[in-house]
Amino acid sequence: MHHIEVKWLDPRLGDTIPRPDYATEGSAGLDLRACLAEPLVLAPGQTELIPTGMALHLADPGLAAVILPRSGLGHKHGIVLGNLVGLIDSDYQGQLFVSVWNRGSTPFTIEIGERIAQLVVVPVVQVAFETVEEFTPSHRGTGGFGHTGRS
Ligand SMILES: O=c1ccn([C@H]2C[C@H](O)[C@@H](COP(=O)(O)OP(=O)(O)OP(=O)(O)O)O2)c(=O)[nH]1
Repeated sequence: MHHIEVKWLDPRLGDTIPRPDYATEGSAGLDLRACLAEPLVLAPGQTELIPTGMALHLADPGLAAVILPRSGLGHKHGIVLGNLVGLIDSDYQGQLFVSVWNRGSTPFTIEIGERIAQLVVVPVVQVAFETVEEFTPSHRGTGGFGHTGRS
């Protein structure tokens, strides 16, 4: 288990709004909560940046976090992310925000403290480019986009 520095910027987190936590032992993501002053009605097509009330510092360049939609909200209500996926850099120390997009056809109300997205911490490998004229041959070579047959 990695230990990561976190700041609870909104005093309601841990009081009236639960702090993000893994729902089960096997959960990959922590549900992020909408730290809104009042419920927000998202019209069809509307995108809004929602504060999560928390900041974290991953610190290790071998880590990043991704913000992903919640399956149920996306599938049933059309509530997904305006940036499709949010990427949190290991040196980012500001508040986490979730860009929420109503891609559905009906208004959707985001309640105070509602779980709007999930945060997954992932390993990252940083690379150094080594310029070459020719690659070491590989089995695939330059074939892509269906090159191996219809999928
Ligand atoms: O959904 C998101 C995506 C990003 N961030 C924060 C953390 C991330 O480290 C920072 C910058 O994100 P990104 O590099 O994707 O944004 P950018 O548009 O490229 O801006 P910048 O020039 O600040 O890098 O914004 C969020 O809070 N939520």
